[in-house]
Amino acid sequence: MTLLKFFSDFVINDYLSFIGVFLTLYVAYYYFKYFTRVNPLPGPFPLPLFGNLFQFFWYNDLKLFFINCQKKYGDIFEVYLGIRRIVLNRPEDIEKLLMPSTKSQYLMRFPYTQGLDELGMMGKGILANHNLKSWRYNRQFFTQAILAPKFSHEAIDWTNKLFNELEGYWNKLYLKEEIIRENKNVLDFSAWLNRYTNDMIIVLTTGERSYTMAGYFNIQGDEKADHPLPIVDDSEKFVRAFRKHLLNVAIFVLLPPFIRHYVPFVKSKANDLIQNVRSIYDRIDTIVKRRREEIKNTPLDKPLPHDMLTSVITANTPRDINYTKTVGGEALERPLNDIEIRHIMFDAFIGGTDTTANMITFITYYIAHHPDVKKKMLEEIDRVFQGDRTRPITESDFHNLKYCEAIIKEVDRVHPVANMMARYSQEPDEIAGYNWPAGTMFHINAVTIHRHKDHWDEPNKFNPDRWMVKDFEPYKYSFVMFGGGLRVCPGRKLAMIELICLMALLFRKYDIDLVDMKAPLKTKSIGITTCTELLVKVKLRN
Ligand code: HEM
Repeated sequence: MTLLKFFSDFVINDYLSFIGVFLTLYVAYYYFKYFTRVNPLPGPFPLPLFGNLFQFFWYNDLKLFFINCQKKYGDIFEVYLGIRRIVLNRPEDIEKLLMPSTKSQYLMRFPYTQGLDELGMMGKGILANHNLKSWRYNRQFFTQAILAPKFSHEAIDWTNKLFNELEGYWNKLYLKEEIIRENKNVLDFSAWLNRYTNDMIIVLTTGERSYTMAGYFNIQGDEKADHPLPIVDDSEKFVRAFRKHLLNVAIFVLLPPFIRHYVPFVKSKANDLIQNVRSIYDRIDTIVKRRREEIKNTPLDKPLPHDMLTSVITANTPRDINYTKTVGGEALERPLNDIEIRHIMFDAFIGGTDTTANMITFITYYIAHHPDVKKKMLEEIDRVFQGDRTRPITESDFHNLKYCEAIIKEVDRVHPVANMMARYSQEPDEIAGYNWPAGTMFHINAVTIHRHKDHWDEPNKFNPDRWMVKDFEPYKYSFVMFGGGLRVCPGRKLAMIELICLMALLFRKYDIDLVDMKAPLKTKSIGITTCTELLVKVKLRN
């Protein structure tokens, strides 16, 4: 009442003075906190409320922003994006963060983040889960499903089937003689491979087909794919919703809630993204329900499919052949519920699409720029397949393609797809020679770590042969393609299967040349680096 009376006597000038005093106090408080912070490190100077957002927007790319900060400020610096972030660029400094121990205090990737909660992601699934009990539980089932040998067989099987489908589209669009003669055999490799990995991860995780390659084919020319249009459109809608989520989720991590809730343009965008993610959840929920029904209607003595969804639904039920009694000493007697399953599926889609699609795109770019590497790779592929360019690839081929594996590692070393990883400390600790309180946010800058001069000979040289030297093993923390510790990527085996098999299937049969050899690789990066376009020309190999 008294407060109301106080404001009711205000005229416009009083309001302005009030706002002025409030802002001055806020700015004074902000800089008091800034100048009295623990371990002041070099880094770009932050602004109240926005932190270093303006410097970040200047580059509009996290990888470039961090590379430039490292050049300017050295191997350890700080940035303010949402919160204070300590960025580590020396392999030795990340050792404790990635130590594989259940006692590690670096099991959290993020603290509670209001933005991710608004998206319904906090405390759920695997990737962004800060609730360690629930993360362990989910991860256990995820790993069990994805590392099962039958799952790997399925992965190789589907790589072959979906590659045949991809070839069918390419044959019609780009490989006809007259098209090649007229130089029209040009395609966006990154867009096609993104659709491929998307269809792959969906069928492997849900056991249901998605038709995003068909959707892309349908918009390339007049001819339509054989699959019914409504199913294709449905897949398209789903993949577009996912893309939208991935491209914009940073708004919920890097922007302070105030900006998201009150700045008009940002607010409507944030609301739209929340609706978008809910539509994805609805879609996954429908798939989960359908599968539950199918499993219920399958007699106990009949085998079930080997996709991840079936595994996580049946885990800890009488249908589970690997019944797990404990995880970390805690009894596990209940099966996963629908929300847990939804987020496990969601994380598999997030983890398994863009990473693999971009990796194969970067590989293609690097191979095109290194004819000596291409020659050796083709020699290996031809040796393994004995010149047969059509038979399906097998698990034993996969194990014999060692030079292809070396190329993958070297491409990731010089151009990591996961350019940045995060860890949030739960206890005070010494890192990089400083004592930090609990609740410090660390970032591992894979881009600079992978080229650190103390650990790599000729770090800027693209040289897959370094991986072929007998007994070569890099210093553990100087190569973090899949991260490390207990939060290491659980999809790494699947990723290598997909990448090696795809390289073999693509390059044993096709010449894939860049349209513009002088153009740099077009990328954009936040936590992962994505290729925005890679135009290539395809034709059958001679
Ligand atoms: C080339 C392909 C891939 C790369 C480079 C990659 C890289 C990574 C990296 C660097 C991390 C963070 C690890 C850490 O913080 O220590 C990660 C986590 C994760 N990845 Fe992958 N990944 C790939 C493919 C996949 C695939 C195919 C899947 C699943 C289908 C997957 C699922 C996940 C999940 C669920 C996590 C979170 C793990 C956790 O928080 O416990 N990834 N990945």
